[in-house]
Amino acid sequence: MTCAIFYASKSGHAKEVANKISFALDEIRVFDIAVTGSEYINDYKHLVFGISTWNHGQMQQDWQKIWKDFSHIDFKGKKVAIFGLGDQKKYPDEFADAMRYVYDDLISHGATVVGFTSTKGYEFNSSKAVIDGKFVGLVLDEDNQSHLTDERIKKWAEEIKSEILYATS
Ligand SMILES: Cc1cc2nc3c(=O)[nH]c(=O)nc-3n(C[C@H](O)[C@H](O)[C@H](O)COP(=O)(O)O)c2cc1C
Repeated sequence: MTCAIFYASKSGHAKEVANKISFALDEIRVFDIAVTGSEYINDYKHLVFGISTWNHGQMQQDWQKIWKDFSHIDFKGKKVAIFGLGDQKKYPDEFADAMRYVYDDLISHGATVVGFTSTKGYEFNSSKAVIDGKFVGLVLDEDNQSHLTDERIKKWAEEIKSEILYATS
C-alpha cells in the first residue's frame, strides 16, 4: 500500500474515526502516533493525518510531541489528506483549529494537501481550519453530530481515493 493513516486520540473518538476511514479507503494501515511516533511516515507516498483539537484550539498532546519531527521529513511529492475532530457547540470559537497547524506545517514542508470540504452543516463562529470558506480537510464532531459521521466519511473517502489511493504520481 502506498498510503496509510496516522492519528492520535485522547478519548477514543479519533481512533474510532481512523478505523472507519481506513475501512472506507480499502483498509489501509492505521498508525497511532502515540505508539509509533513519526517513524513510519516516510515509508508512505501519500498519507492521511487525523488530529483532534484540545484546550482551546491546541493540538492533541501526542501530535504536539511529534511536531518537531516534521522538519526532518521530506514531504515533497506527498499528498496528505487531513481529518480533524472538534466540538462545535462547546468550542465554537476554536472549532477544530488544530487541523490548521498541521496544514500549515505540511505546506511549508512541501506537501500537497487534498480533501478540502464544505463548512455547510456545521455551526460555529470561528475556525482556523477554514481557508477561503472551506475546511482544510474532513471535520467530524463526535460530540454533537456523530450521526453524520459515517456519511461524511463515505463521501470524503470517495473524493480522495483517486488522489491518494490510486494515484499514479
Ligand atoms: C477539555 C477539552 C477541550 C477541548 N477543546 C476543544 C477545542 O478547543 N476546540 C474543539 O473544536 N474541540 C475541543 N474539544 C473537543 C474534542 O476535540 C473532541 O471531543 C474530540 O472528538 C476528541 O477526540 P479524541 O478524544 O480522539 O482526541 C475539547 C474537549 C475537551 C474535553
